[in-house]
Amino acid sequence: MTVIETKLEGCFIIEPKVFEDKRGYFFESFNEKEFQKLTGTNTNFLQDNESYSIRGVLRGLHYQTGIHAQAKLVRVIKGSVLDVAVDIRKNSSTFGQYISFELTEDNKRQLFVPRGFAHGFVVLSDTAIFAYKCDNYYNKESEGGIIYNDPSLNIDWKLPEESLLVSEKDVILSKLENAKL
Ligand SMILES: Cc1cn([C@H]2C[C@H](O)[C@@H](COP(=O)(O)OP(=O)(O)O[C@H]3O[C@@H](C)C(=O)[C@@H](O)[C@H]3O)O2)c(=O)[nH]c1=O
Repeated sequence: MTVIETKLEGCFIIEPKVFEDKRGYFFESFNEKEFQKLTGTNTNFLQDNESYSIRGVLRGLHYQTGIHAQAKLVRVIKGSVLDVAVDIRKNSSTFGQYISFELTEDNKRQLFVPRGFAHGFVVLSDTAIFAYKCDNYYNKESEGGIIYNDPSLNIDWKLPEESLLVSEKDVILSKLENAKL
């Protein structure tokens, strides 16, 4: 596996080593020892999640607060998404900046999003299966979020606004300036 640093400290792109042969392919989607050695993190993943969405579905931008904060290791099993992480660490020199990467079933790239970030994605393919590991359990009471079209973030979601499908919960999220970790 290869680890590529991003412009936001603590966020990494991970490229697994894929073995292809006439049967198909094989890759290690997670190897704790390698992951910890190459990223220099001590992340202990506790929960795995999977979601299925159709084109234009935008989930995010989400985080959990306080002791329930989560780091996530995200990837796409089927289809393609634009994945976004926003630095909401108040003491960070890159506070309010975001990164976005296309994660697809073909490139098999993963994004590691540390605690202190809001995370979201939009589906670019007809359908997508999205999978991720979290280092803390889901806690409904600690859910926080930032509205996907916050003008101060000005995220380019790559799809026309009118084609986006956003949940009732996400469409009423507030702005970055109200984010509380
Ligand atoms: C995230 C989550 C949701 N749920 C439940 C709550 C709800 O009834 C249903 C759907 O939840 P949501 O609408 O919040 O699902 P979704 O919008 O897919 O939420 C996810 O979005 C992406 C961008 C993330 O970064 C994730 O951490 C998570 O927040 O699933 C769990 O039981 N466990 C979980 O870990």
